Amino acid sequence: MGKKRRREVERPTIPKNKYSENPPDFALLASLYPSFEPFVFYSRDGRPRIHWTDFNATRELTRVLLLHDHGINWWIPDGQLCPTVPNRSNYIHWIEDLLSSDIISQTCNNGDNVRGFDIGTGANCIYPILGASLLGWSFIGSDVTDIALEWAEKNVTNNPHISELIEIRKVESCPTSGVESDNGESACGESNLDLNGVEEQAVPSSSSPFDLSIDANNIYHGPPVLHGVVRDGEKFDFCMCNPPFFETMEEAGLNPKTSCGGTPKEMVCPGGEKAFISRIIEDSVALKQTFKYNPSLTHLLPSLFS
Ligand SMILES: C[S@@+](CC[C@H](N)C(=O)[O-])C[C@H]1O[C@@H](n2cnc3c(N)ncnc32)[C@H](O)[C@@H]1O
Repeated sequence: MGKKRRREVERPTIPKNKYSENPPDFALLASLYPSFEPFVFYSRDGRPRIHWTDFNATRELTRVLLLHDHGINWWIPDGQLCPTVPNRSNYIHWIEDLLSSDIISQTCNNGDNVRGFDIGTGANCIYPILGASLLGWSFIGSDVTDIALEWAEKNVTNNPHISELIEIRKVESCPTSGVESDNGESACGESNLDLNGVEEQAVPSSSSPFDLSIDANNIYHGPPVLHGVVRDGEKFDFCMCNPPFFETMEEAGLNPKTSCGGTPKEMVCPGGEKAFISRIIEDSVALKQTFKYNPSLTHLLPSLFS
């Protein structure tokens, strides 16, 4: 598959997404934003392009797109995971469609204000920013790393027009008020992961209530995900997640065709996304009425239920 074809495949598919029919116009953005201009070059067919392997180029594209299309002031430090705005917008519109469909029962009524929980919001805080900016949704964005929490907070406070809608919440490795799950485990009791993705001492956990086929190596042993992070009585229309995908950084193999950053702390958890999403499912069952809907990004949906 050639380069041109690959980028076409990546084009967002949800019609509400403004980029589905009108992908970002690099020439226009370069003419309007001098900081973006040096990253744009013209291929033989005369099309404006950027080098997707240049982190500075992809970060600057995200910065100017958020500014141009959303009036958002945004930045992330070198190497942090850099989101593509068109694709991340797709996820938000997909949830919008699901919430307004018959698939979701209208049981959790927060009035007009849709409230979401973004697990692992990252330094980029992209989903709360897009959800608040595009649709006026309010969000809790959680994360575990200091750098993510610091920059997510900056990306919120630098945008007073949406800052009231977004709260950034630190996930404590072991909250002092750890609640017990239905199976009697502390919400953090089994956590033995140092945040470099190194499992210090694997302690087998009990199996999932869904009887997911997860062997001992695929059980999530990290910090709390929902249970122990969501507070008593809180209600959300949905929770969402772009999980740490990979079991190791080698597996991540960072696509040589793009450079969107991503540190081990952002990308890796023992058991990979299967283990992480399984924990989200377990926590959601334990928290019962807290969430109306729990969509998560995954490319492993069949294996989750195999
Ligand atoms: C793949 S990144 C996603 C970042 C951002 N949401 C995005 O889509 O670009 C995964 C994030 O999950 C965070 N994370 C890992 N374990 C977590 C946990 N138990 N609770 C909350 N966040 C966690 C990581 O620090 C990282 O920022």
